[in-house]
Amino acid sequence: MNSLLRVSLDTYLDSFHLSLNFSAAEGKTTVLLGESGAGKSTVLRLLAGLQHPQQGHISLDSVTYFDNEQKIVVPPQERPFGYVFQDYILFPHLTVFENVAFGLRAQHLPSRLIRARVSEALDRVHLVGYDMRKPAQLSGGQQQRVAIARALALQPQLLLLDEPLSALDVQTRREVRQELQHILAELHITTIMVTHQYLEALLFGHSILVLDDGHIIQQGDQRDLLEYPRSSYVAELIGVNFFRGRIVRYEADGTCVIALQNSEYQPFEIFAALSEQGQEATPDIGEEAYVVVNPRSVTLYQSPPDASARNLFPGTITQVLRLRSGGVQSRDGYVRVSIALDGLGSKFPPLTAEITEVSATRLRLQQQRIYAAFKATEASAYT
Ligand SMILES: Nc1ncnc2c1ncn2[C@@H]1O[C@H](COP(=O)(O)OP(=O)(O)OP(=O)(O)O)[C@@H](O)[C@H]1O
Repeated sequence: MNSLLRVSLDTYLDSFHLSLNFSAAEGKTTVLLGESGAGKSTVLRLLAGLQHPQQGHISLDSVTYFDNEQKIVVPPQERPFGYVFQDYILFPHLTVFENVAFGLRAQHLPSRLIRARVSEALDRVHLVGYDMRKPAQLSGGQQQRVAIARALALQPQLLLLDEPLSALDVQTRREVRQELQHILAELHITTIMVTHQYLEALLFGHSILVLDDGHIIQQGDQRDLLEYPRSSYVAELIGVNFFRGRIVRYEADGTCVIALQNSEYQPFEIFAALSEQGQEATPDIGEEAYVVVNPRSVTLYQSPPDASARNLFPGTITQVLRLRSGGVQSRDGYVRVSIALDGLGSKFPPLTAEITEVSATRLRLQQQRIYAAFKATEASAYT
């Protein structure tokens, strides 16, 4: 069965322009990742049929639900899509059973069938035996699972999850994240999940679409995102330094030299090693290229070092932050230093270095002039 979701949307909401195409694989989770206002919820609303695009096409499993040229507009209640809203509000006065049965009652199904469907849905979200509880007697994670069961009871072919973890506190979020991963893995239902948390995108997304200002700026799997960010937005989420420029030459040892665009005075050149990114051929001179540098690969000096590092940039420290654990990697004992590099305009984010407390103490960091260096071999370039 070819159960591919195909989506093409082009529409204006006042001055906001949403324009994108994507397809989502059967039984997998496709994540829409983007910051607030990127257009993520709008995409879900357009898929669900709560709004219609000016132009576009939405089909699943060879059935078309929207196509402006063919004048097909299937109303929301006739789309086999389950929508779990951001705040998944449950009816507080109704039991879990009645909350899950709500959409089925609206379809006037016989009560025997309703009971069977509700039991099955509660089973799929591991909430057997909770039928008679009221939402107030459930944890945040359990309430969220009831909301998913409510969508599943309608036997959807597509599940739309809008920030499913956002209503939970940080501690609960961690536990529920795992639970939801298990549930989705067992469901094998084509799912579109919206989030602004990159960690969730990495955990849930078989495929991740990065949305910015109504457009997809990157599409790929976890590895693509982590190793080859293509926007400063993704690079910032991952916590790496990011440069975009054009290849201007290759050195005799193969080092790739990339000149940044729009720097205040040209040339601002970065020396980098071409990553192995499955490139069939060495990229041509003039091609657009991206460079990432891990903040821990950046070394700081109070005066120009004797050794001639090819990437050596003077700048001014703009921020010093002592890191604590709790992130993706252990950061205890590290200090994050932001440096505005000379010659790069204010449009460029500062270079970030992560150095040990010991080095920070030795350098007596404050708002001061500093030299930042990183090896060409620590700068990964890709096109
Ligand atoms: N009905 C509408 N009319 C006009 N503008 C709209 C409408 N709906 C959304 N927008 C605009 O579209 C843009 C995208 O909104 P959307 O809610 O889809 O973003 P989002 O990525 O889901 O953000 P969030 O994470 O904050 O929910 C915003 O600039 C918003 O103001």
